[in-house]
Amino acid sequence: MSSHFPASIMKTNDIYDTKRSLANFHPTIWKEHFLSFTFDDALKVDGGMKERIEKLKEEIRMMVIASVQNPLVKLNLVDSIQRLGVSYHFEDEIDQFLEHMYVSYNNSLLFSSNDSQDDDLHISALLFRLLRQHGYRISCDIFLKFMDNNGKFKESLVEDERGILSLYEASHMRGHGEALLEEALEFTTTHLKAYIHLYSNINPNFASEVSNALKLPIRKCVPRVKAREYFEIYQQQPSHNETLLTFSKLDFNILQKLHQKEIAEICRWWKDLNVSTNFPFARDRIVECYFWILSIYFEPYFKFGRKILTKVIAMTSIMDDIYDAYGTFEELQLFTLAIKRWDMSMVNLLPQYMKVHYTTLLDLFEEMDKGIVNDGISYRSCFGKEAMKRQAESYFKEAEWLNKNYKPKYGEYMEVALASSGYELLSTISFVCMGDIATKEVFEWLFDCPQILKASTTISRLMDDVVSYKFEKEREHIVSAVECYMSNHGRSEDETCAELLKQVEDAWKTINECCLHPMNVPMPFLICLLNLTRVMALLYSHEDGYTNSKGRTKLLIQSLLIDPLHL
Ligand SMILES: CC(C)=CCC/C(C)=C/CC/C(C)=C/COP(=O)(O)OP(=O)(O)O
Repeated sequence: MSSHFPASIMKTNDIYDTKRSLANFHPTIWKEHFLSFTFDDALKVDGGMKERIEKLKEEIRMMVIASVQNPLVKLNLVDSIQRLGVSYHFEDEIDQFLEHMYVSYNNSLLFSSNDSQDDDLHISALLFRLLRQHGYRISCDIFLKFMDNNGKFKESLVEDERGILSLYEASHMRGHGEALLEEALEFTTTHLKAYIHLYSNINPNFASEVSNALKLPIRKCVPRVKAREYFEIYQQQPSHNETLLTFSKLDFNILQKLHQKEIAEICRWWKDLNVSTNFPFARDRIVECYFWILSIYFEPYFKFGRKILTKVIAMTSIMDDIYDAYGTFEELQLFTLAIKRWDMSMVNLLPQYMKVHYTTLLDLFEEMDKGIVNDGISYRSCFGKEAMKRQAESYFKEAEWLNKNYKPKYGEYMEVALASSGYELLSTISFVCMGDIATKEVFEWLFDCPQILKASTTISRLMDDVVSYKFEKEREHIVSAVECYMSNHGRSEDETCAELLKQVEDAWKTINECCLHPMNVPMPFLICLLNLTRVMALLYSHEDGYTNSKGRTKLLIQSLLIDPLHL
């Protein structure tokens, strides 16, 4: 848990003559960029363009459903479709194909002993990864044929660079206790690092593919970001499919325009909120918030969800800055009470800056209710509000600790810090906006804190605390997982960070296991939780890329929301 306030925090007197902390967060880097976005007419989707896209799409669909003598060859096509970010157009076709592959594999119909593909590490690893990604419980014993009698991968595999890379990606699908996949991860990581040096001159395209994979494997990376990265790689591959490449580029650019329009609308709302005047102490990060939410769902049909969720995360970000530093303890008591009551008349109890926040928050939930009311389902809205109340309560608990100068034990800290991570709230609101597949049972399941949610919140909290601690240990800040763990277990900072990051790795295994059949809720909800986790892995791997968004985060945003792909 971090407040990003330096030791030299400025103390200021406001109208209540109260000492408050003001942060030195950098201002927004986007200013009015998205407000004044001019849409490039050259990218306009006219009737002719629509027809062309439909034709390309149909061609790809036919490729996916065409019967071929050896279905294993189709795996590469399906993988590319997914990695280029267009699989949402062919979901049924891909599902059917993979189900067929799973049944055939289990009936030993895919690999025969005299078939050269039996020894093809790339094909085996790809089959394994694609099936697990779709929830099939394919055993990791598929890789036994590539191991020697000592349980090690055969050294001769090192010559098969593509196979090694595929095995590396497959190993990230591992669950608890899958020693073979742990071994695969170690073996492939070592060799991939060596390939980067080996190939940087003779095959720079492959070297950069490897380097991207080592930074973030497919399983842990936000699909949209991976897609943007993969375009560069895929188009350089001599074997690439031109129809698929063109279709995917057009689709990317069309979605980018849609996203630009959405963000322009959200930025107008943010501008009206007048953050720099009403909340000068808070992070001004609306574009980063949209990027966060775009990573959860990017498809056109989640437009409403993106709008609401972006506003929710932005309001929560201001709330975090109020609870972490700016609000006095007495104000926080009132604010928490007001949120728990959820009643506009409570606004009179609050100081001016909280009044603005509170009314905007209640208005926002009304906007959400209006958007879902057509579905005639009110329970979703109740779960949404309940999640926001819990968020405020957990923030308040932390403020209480700070107020009493109380240092919780690691377990006690984590119980509250998992809730304050905001991921229970974000997952609830994202489900609220997913339409009527979000039944009451789905929310009951979510509110029962299922394993996958616990794993996702653990990853968020620990990644946040580990990176924030490294950068802020010299500064005044409230208690964090790192401090609690160090003092409870008598460990050094390095040992603690290593232990906490091991807990992060274990949580990923839990997520992988929870995404296998039989599932407690339909796959789209699990994907949503998976994507929420992926944003953390992306933004918080080396620093807090949300708060300090001038570096890599800016480039990521630019690549998804500003630069179109060249056709
Ligand atoms: C990183 C995280 C837990 C995100 C959850 C999603 C969420 C609600 C994001 C809004 C912005 C926010 C509070 C970021 C964390 O800041 P911080 O590092 O100051 O949060 P803290 O005070 O809870 O540690």
